[in-house]
Amino acid sequence: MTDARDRLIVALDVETVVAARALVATLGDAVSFYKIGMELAYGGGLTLAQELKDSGKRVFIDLKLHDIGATVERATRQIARMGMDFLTVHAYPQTMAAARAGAGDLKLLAVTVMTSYDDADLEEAGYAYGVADLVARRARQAKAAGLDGLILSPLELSTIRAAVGPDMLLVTPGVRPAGADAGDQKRVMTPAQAIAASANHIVVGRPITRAVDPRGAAQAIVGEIAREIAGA
Ligand SMILES: O=C(O)c1cc(=O)[nH]c(=O)n1[C@@H]1O[C@H](COP(=O)(O)O)[C@@H](O)[C@H]1O
Repeated sequence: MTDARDRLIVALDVETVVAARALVATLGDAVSFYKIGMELAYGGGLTLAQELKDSGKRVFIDLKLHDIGATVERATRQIARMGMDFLTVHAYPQTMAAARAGAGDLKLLAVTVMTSYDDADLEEAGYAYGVADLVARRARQAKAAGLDGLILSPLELSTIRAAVGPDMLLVTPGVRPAGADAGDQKRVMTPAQAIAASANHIVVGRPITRAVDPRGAAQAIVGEIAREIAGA
């Protein structure tokens, strides 16, 4: 089991590589694992991803791939060549099978249902399932497709852990320290609650990156995780 610091993944959701580098410097050894998503990737973030790896950090590439199989397989192979730790793909069976074929040792995480969605959002988007049922269905399909883990909200962790077993990585955004602004997240819990509910990693962005003291905010979350692990 990784230590408390390695359980926190900081979402580097900033516009430029310059801003991201400044944030990484501020966070220093308080953070060991970063996520580079679409905003930063489209601003040169994949170069930074390599820099972060070279400096000993772990890196999660969050591009949420979803396309025809051939394109997903080849795009996944490109990310695998970069030697990154995690990549997200949407939890559609064709997409997951194609990504698996291209991934090699790269760990693949299936995005189940966005943490900014609730049942009404799924209905509006044309789905016949509510959040709990769709996450469960996609979790089963991801496991069958040989994916390494799932992105899901903290609310589904306990049920899905029981369904998929101990080996799948459960990685959860939608995490907010007590009293923090939820923003556009609809399915949230605190860091301690998410860890108690069996998250391998929690993903936190704005509560750290937009904090007056980002390093202090990250240290407080790592401390909360450490206390939860020690008490468990
Ligand atoms: O795939 C993700 O990382 C992701 C999936 C999801 O369902 N919800 C979600 O918020 N995320 C990402 O997790 C991060 C959460 O950021 P904050 O809401 O600022 O903590 C963002 O980078 C999102 O893109």
